[in-house]
Amino acid sequence: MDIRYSTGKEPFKRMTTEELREEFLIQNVFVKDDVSCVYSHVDRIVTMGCMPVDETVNIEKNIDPWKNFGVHYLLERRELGTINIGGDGVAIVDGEEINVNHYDALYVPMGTKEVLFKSKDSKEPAKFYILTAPAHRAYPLTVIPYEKAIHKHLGKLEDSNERTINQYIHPDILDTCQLSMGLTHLEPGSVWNTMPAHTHERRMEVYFYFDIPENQAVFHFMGEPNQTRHIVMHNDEAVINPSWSIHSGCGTTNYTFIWGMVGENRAYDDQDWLKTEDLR
Ligand SMILES: O=C[C@H](O)[C@@H](O)CC(=O)C(=O)O
Ligand SMILES: [Zn+2]
Repeated sequence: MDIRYSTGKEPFKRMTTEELREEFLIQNVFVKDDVSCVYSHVDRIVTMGCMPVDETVNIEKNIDPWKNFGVHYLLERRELGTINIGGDGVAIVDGEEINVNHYDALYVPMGTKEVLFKSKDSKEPAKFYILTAPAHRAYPLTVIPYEKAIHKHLGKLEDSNERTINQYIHPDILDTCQLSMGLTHLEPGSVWNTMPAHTHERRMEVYFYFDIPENQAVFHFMGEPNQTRHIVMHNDEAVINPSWSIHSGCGTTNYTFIWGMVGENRAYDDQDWLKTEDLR
C-alpha cells in the first residue's frame, strides 16, 4: 500500500515539484477490476478508487488488514464513504445488494465485514471514489442518491466561479463519526473553485478532480496562505491537503471535483476564510 507520512509547514516551503507530487498527489485512482489505495498519516484518511468492469471487486483486494491496519477487516474500526462517478453500479455490503447509480453516494458504517462493488454494464463501468477514516461507532448504512444531496448554487460567471456544491455526506443528511463528502461541479466558463480560499484548522481535506478533458488541466493551489504552491492536476487525480493548507484550484476549462474532509468536527461552515489580498 502507498503510504504518505506527510510533511510540516517548514519543509513544505522548500519542496520541489517532484517532492510535492510524491507527498500530496494521488494518481492511477481507477484501474480496471482493481482497487487503488493511498494511506495518509494526515488524520489517517485512506483514499481509494474501485472500477469494476467484468468482475465483482472486493475493496480489500490489495489490502492486508492486519499488516496495514492491525485489524481483521478494513472497516473493523473505520467508516467509508463513496461517490460513484461512472456508470450505474451495485455495492454488496455484507451480502446486501445496494444500487449505487451514477452520482449516487453510499455511507458504509464501522463494523461492516465485506464490501464488494460491481458495474451494471461493463461497457459503462462504475467508478467508486472512496474515502475511509477511523471511526468509533456504527451509524446506519445509507444511500444518498444525487437528488437527496443538498445542492448549493454559488459564485458567478463574472468571477469565473459559478458552481454547484452538492453535499452528500453532511450533518443535515446523516450522522457519521468524522467523514464529510460532496461533489462540486463548475459551469462552463467557470474555472475557479474555492475562491476566496480558506483553511480549516480542525479538518484536513482531499480533493479529487475529474471531468477534465484531455489536454486540459487544473492548477491546484495549496500551502499556507502566505506560502502557496501549485500542483498541476490531470483527470482522475486526487490531492491531500493538510489542515494548515489552502485548497483551491483554477482550471484551463471547467471540471468537477469530489471533496472529502475528516478531523475534529463536521461543521461544514467552520472555515477560516482568507482575504484574497493576503494570499502570497
Ligand atoms: O471546506 C469545503 C470544501 O473546501 C469545498 O466544499 C469547497 C468547494 O467545493 C467549493 O468552494 O467549490
Ligand atoms: Zn475546505
